[in-house]
Formats: sequence, structure tokens, C-alpha cells
Amino acid sequence: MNPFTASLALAIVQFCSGVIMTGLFISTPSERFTRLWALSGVLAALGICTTVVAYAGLGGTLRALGLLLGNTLLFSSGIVAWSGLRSFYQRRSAWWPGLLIVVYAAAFAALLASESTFTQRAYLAVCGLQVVFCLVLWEFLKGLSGALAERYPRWTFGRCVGIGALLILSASYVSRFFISLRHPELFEPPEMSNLGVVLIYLIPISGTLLLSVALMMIYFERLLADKQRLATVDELTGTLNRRELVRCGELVLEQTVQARQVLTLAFIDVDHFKRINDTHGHQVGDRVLADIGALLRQCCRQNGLLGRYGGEEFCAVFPGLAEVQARQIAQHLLETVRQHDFGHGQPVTISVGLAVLTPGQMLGWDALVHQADLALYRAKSEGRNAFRMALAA
Ligand SMILES: Nc1nc2c(ncn2[C@@H]2O[C@H](COP(=O)(O)OP(=O)(O)OP(=O)(O)O)[C@@H](O)[C@H]2O)c(=O)[nH]1
Repeated sequence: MNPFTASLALAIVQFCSGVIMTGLFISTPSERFTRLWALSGVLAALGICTTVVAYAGLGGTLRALGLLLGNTLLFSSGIVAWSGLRSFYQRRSAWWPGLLIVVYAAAFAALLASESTFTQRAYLAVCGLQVVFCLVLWEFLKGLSGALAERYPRWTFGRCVGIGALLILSASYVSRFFISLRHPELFEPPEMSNLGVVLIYLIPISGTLLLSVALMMIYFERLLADKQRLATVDELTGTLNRRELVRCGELVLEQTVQARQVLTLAFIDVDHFKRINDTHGHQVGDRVLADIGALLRQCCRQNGLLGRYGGEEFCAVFPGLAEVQARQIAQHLLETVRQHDFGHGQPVTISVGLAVLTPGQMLGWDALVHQADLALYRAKSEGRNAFRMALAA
């Protein structure tokens, strides 16, 4: 491939990915980051058009202005894509990226005014893009920790593709920079070497494509994760919703029965919850439920499934937990909730009903739930703030 064909291919790829990003993210303008990525796509496509027109069809001052505008638009598109990534990871926007764009434009203008060579201008473009790649890479890596990483999977395919794309691009631009310091002739058009074509055009084509695809993928991955969470998790308490709990619970129970193992099911109900609502209002009631959800999640994290069965009632399934351990867990749950400060000045307690499936027993989900429910009823009627075991059938 000669330099002309390769550069045309790079321009077409950048243009197309810019247009695709624009279209995709303009049609989903609900979030700040989608608007920024759409803007980044517009800037990239405009930058490519301007640069191509300036190279191919203009001369003199107009050509210089076209190159300045085109290159600045391309650099800005990278900075805007990075700002979008910051917003995607819920970080505050910064003021200094605008300054970076001004500095870059000023430096490019200075090079044009001083009748610099293609290679010198390329050095600046390489440095500018490298800064953008480092910023984007930094955001991807920071996205692996923090509050958002608790909610979403860390090493998603899209994020890996993004990091890979940035490593490919960085390797190509850094090696191009250092090789061209010693052998500038390898990169001088129109007699560019094969190495020059590969480093300046072919590797950046794949890197650019992968980076655009990665931004789209992390966006779709988040949409899917949100959809999945809405369908399976109770928004207020962060525990499974009833449908998901029953689905997973039935599955676990079936496996336990087949493997002739032991399992405990716990029904947990907040005591006198209506009073909390009536005395302090529904908002406080909601906060109490959310706190209890968090406390129970902590206690059940290692051992089992936890879901909100309805209202102020939770259900936990502990595969492999026999009666002695079930009693310990129930006691631990009671104490954890009793000792917690819910912030409205009064203690809150719970009651727990436990049903244990012993090895070899053939019980279905509904039967086990019924046993735990009866045990809970006894805990309530015998004074609350306690647990009771289901009576043997
Ligand atoms: N704030 C709030 N209240 C809820 C929610 N879901 C159900 N409730 C309320 O929970 C209360 C449950 O009351 P009851 O079933 O009488 O139970 P209780 O007052 O806890 O009494 P015992 O269970 O017998 O100790 C009702 O007043 C419901 O309105 C919710 O999501 N938020």
C-alpha cells in the first residue's frame, strides 16, 4: 500500500467512525456523556473533511488555515471524547481541557508560520494525540475503582477493547516519534517507507476503529447492566426482587435436594413497621428499609441469597447451612439490626422464621417458604425481636 492509499484509508475510517459516533450518540441524548461523544464524532468528521480539503484542494494561506483548523478539530475531538469518558464515570468536568486545545492550536499555528516540515508538524500531532491517549487511558483505569465499579462489572469487554486500542495507538505513535527523530526520511511523503506507512496509517486505523467501538461498547454494556439490575434488584433495598429471589431460590433448592445436602430458608420481617411509618413518615420508613437491606446484605453476602419478598419482609436462602449455623446467623441478624442507629431516635427490631431442609428431605420451594412463614408468625406472636425454628412436620 502506498502512502496516499493508506492515508486515504485512515481518513475514511476516522470519518466513518466519527459519523457513526455522532449518529449513535445524538439519538441517545439523555446523558451528558452521550452528548459529548456525539460532539466528539462531529468534530472528528469535520476535522478530517477540513484537513483533506486543505491538503488536496487549497494552496498558500488558505491551505495553512485549513490544516490548522482541521488538526485543531481532530485534537479537540479527542479531548471532548475524554471529557465524555469522565462524565461516563461520573467525575466532575474540568476547565483545563479548553486551555489544552488553545495551546495545541497556538503551537500548530506557530509551526505553520515558521515554514516547518511535514515531520515537524507530525511531531506536534503525535505529542497532542499522545496526551489525549494518556488521559483516556487514565480514565479507563480509574474506572476500575470507585463507587461505580461496585455497581458495574470492572473488566468488561468494552473496557478491555478500549485499553487495548490505546496501547496499540500509543505504541505506534511513540515508536513513530522516536524512529523519525533518527530517520526522518522514513516518514517524509511522498517517498514514505513501508515502516512509515504502517506506523503512521495502518496501526492508527485499527486503533482508531477499536477506540470508537470501545466507547460504544462500554455504553451498551452499561445499558444492559442497568436493564439487568432493574429486572432483578429491588431499587430501595439493593437486595434481589421477589421474582429473582424465587427464580434463584428454586434453582438452589432443586440442586440441594438432588445433592442430598442441607439448606436453610429465613423469613425476616421488621417489627411494628407500620408504627415507624405512622410516627415518622414514609420517607423515614423507606430509609429504615434501605438500611435494613444494607445490613442484611452485609450479613448474607458470603452465605446466601437475599431478596425483598414484599413490603417490610425479606427472605434469605442459605445453601449448606444446617440448624446450628442457621441459629447463629439468625441471632447475628437480630443483634446487628437491634444495635444499628437508624437516625430517628428509636431502635428497630426484626423477627425471623427459619426452616431447615435436611439431607434426603424432598421439599418444594412453596412448602419450605410456608414452614418459615409459620415460624415467623410464632416469633411475632411470642413477643417479636426473636427467631423461631419451624416445627418438624
Ligand atoms: N415506607 C414504606 N412502607 C412500606 C413499604 N412497603 C410496605 N410498607 C408499609 O409497611 C407496613 C406493614 O405493616 P404491617 O403488615 O401491619 O406490619 P408491622 O406494622 O410491621 O407489624 P408486625 O409485622 O406485626 O410487627 C404497612 O403500613 C405498609 O404500608 C415501603 O416500601 N415503604
